[in-house]
Amino acid sequence: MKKIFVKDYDEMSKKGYEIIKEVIETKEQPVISMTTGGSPRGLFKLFVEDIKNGLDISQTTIMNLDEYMGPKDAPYTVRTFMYENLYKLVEAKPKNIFLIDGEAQDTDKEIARYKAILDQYPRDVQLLGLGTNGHIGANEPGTPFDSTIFLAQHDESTIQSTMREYGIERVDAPTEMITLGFTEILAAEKVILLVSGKHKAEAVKALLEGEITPDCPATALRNCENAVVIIDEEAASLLEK
Ligand SMILES: O=P(O)(O)OC[C@H]1O[C@](O)(CO)[C@@H](O)[C@@H]1O
Repeated sequence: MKKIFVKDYDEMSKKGYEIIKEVIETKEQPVISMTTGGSPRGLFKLFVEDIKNGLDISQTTIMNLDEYMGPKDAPYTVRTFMYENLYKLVEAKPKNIFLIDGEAQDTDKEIARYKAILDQYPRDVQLLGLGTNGHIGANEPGTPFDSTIFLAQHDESTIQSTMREYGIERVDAPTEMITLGFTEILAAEKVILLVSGKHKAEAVKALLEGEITPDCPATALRNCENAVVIIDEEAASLLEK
């Protein structure tokens, strides 16, 4: 895993976006799998600006890493995030948009449907954020490193993070997600992990200095040549100098 240390959130967003932009500009049929949450918001802003300024996404496939189970249009869903932070803001249309259906009644069927899409569209980039408990996607602590797309139950700390991020009550907070497993995440040609802020410092320490273990899911990336973690100063503040 390559490590890039940056000053702050803005620099992290810029560095992460540069990698995605290069892929979009150089690949004939780029496939980008996005994440949502606070970490990638700045990167999405840069992406939107560039599309408005003429970046061609007509051959790009954009898909997502995971989706909360519940009403599609709830404020916290991946679908809502993608429309609010990208699809509604630009006129240009990507070649394909793929999203997991969080309203699916038959989750096995939905998993099979999305798995077929994953098989057909190998990812050039997988973007990730880091949970305060070290999760990536909804691969929470304890998930085996050979996981494949599955219906995951959130840890309480993840539920609390979602409540804070979207200002919702416990009763309205989603508790389950369909998520890509480590297998599909690591199959991407490039895996980019964005990490910013003091609240991520413990997780960064475990990621870079702790044991490689499912107890800290992101450590699955540590021996991967295709992974890059972009860390700002606050998130790096607990690392041994
Ligand atoms: O980017 P944030 O909001 O800090 O969240 C980190 C991770 O936790 C989640 O918000 C919830 O699991 C993920 O979407 C994200 O990758």
